[in-house]
Amino acid sequence: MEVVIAPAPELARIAADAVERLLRARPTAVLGLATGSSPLAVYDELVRRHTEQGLSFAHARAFMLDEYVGLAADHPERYRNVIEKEIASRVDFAPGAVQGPDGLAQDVTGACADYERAIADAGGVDLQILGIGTDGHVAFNEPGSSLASRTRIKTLTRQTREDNARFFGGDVDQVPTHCLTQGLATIMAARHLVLLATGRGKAEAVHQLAEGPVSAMWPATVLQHHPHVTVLVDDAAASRLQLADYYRETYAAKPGWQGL
Ligand SMILES: N[C@@H]1[C@@H](O)[C@H](O)[C@@H](COP(=O)(O)O)O[C@@H]1O
Repeated sequence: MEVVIAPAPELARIAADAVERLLRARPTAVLGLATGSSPLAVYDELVRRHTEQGLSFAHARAFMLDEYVGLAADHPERYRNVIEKEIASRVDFAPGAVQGPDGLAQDVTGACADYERAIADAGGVDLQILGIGTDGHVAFNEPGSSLASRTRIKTLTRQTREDNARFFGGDVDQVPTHCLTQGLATIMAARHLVLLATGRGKAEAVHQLAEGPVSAMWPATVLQHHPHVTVLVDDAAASRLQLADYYRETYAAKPGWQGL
């Protein structure tokens, strides 16, 4: 696991560099897209490179991490609509190239299995962008999630619903109680994981992720078993890291050609 500590705007550039390097080398790459506020600056930077420098997504595909259950098709906080607004509609993905779990499916189990199959049929995710919840969840894999889980329905914790109430006018009762989410094993199958976290509120989760014991109580700790993880954090999110100085020195001495 590589931990990079830098100011937030630089983190977005570093993540965008990884996406750009991948797309230029393999235009048919499969991206994994996350919602939440953490990746927004990355999406803005990718849109800028698309507009100003011709970075193209025309032959790429993308899979979303998760979706609320039961939000109407036109609800602005439905993750499918959020991803459309924040990135998909702002670059040149082909129609149908961005997919997400179907939070309105009648057959939930079938929809989850279909989603797993769609990811596998696309050849798997090359680069997965991730955020992290204050309780250490990734996608919507809440504490207690099986480290071997696949796409399924989950119940959101009170903490996550309170954290996300800001997107629902501050009213926690408007936040859905259930979601469909890629499982931890689904996420672990992606070839490169790029996780972004900023702000002091994420400091404990980031410490557990990088330095805690692997445990379902902090689901993101499963990433310690992945061979290619990049954790991009600002000073505040890094404030509880025991090895922060080592991570800083390592990144400062890293040759530029190495990439992430
Ligand atoms: N399902 C999403 C996660 O994918 C995201 O990582 C997390 C953190 O969000 P933020 O980046 O807004 O802090 O929020 C939600 O729960």
